[in-house]
Amino acid sequence: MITLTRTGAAENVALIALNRPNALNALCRQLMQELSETLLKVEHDSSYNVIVLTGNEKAFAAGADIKEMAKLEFADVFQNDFFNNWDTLSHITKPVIAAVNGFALGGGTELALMCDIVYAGENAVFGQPEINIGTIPGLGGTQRWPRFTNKSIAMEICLTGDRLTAQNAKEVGLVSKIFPTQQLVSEAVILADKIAKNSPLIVKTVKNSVNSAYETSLNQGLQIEKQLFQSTFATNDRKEGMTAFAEKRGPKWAGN
Ligand SMILES: CCCCCCC/C=C/C(=O)SCCNC(=O)CCNC(=O)[C@H](O)C(C)(C)COP(=O)(O)OP(=O)(O)OC[C@H]1O[C@@H](n2cnc3c(N)ncnc32)[C@H](O)[C@@H]1OP(=O)(O)O
Repeated sequence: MITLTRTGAAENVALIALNRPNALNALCRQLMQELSETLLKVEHDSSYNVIVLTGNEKAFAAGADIKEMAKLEFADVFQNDFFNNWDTLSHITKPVIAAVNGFALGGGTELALMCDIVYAGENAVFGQPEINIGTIPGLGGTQRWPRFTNKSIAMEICLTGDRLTAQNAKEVGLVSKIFPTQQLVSEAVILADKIAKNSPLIVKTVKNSVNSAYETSLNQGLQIEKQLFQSTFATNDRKEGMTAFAEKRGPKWAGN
């Protein structure tokens, strides 16, 4: 239910595609288990620098599998931890770019919210329709939307289940760029290549620092940024980057 393809100019981009087309990539247990395993494999393989997460042209993911969830009782989801591993994506330290075409509803939107950068195809449709089926977002929607946008918009999205077009999603701050559907994945790979040209060590540090803005006060965040900035001076890649600039040549990253 997941495909992993090595791509990019330097073959260091992992293109991970959700591949359950008959159910519009609905997030069932098996798909999420395979996604989690694939993400961890890429995370621990130093030959990959950046991840692009996509679906197909009709659907990124139409949400958690409603037919699978319909059978569950409270004990299944609470005691048996049915959704164990579903948030692996939010713990990945390499940059993750979502390339979203088609439906990204419920858990599909929440996967996009976990990514670092979201590119959308012109036909992308986002939304949190959980309220329409008697539940609430459970993969971070009620927590991440208010951090991406404002309370009024977050409430409207989660309380109505209304859909957002790619343009709406860009206006509320979820999506950074919109592309024609068929161009989307290659544009995401171009972006991944640009990021992958930098030192993986420093890229990881930037991601860590930006993400801390979502967890801390401004003063705490500035303190974290200062410490991380100082820590780059303990790396060979920082020395190499600055020396290469002064010597008017491209840097050669050692990754330490
Ligand atoms: C601690 C961790 C907790 C994790 C909790 C996660 C919380 C997340 C909750 C959710 O995501 S709830 C689900 C939210 N999503 C939806 O409500 C969307 C449901 N789908 C639709 O409304 C429609 O399918 C569509 C997306 C508008 C597309 O409509 P269209 O008419 O184009 O196609 P369909 O014929 O409806 O679909 C084709 C095929 O796919 C199946 N399918 C679609 N979505 C789902 C789904 N979410 N779950 C299961 N199956 C889905 C659909 O049933 C069709 O299959 P068949 O009937 O043809 O076999």
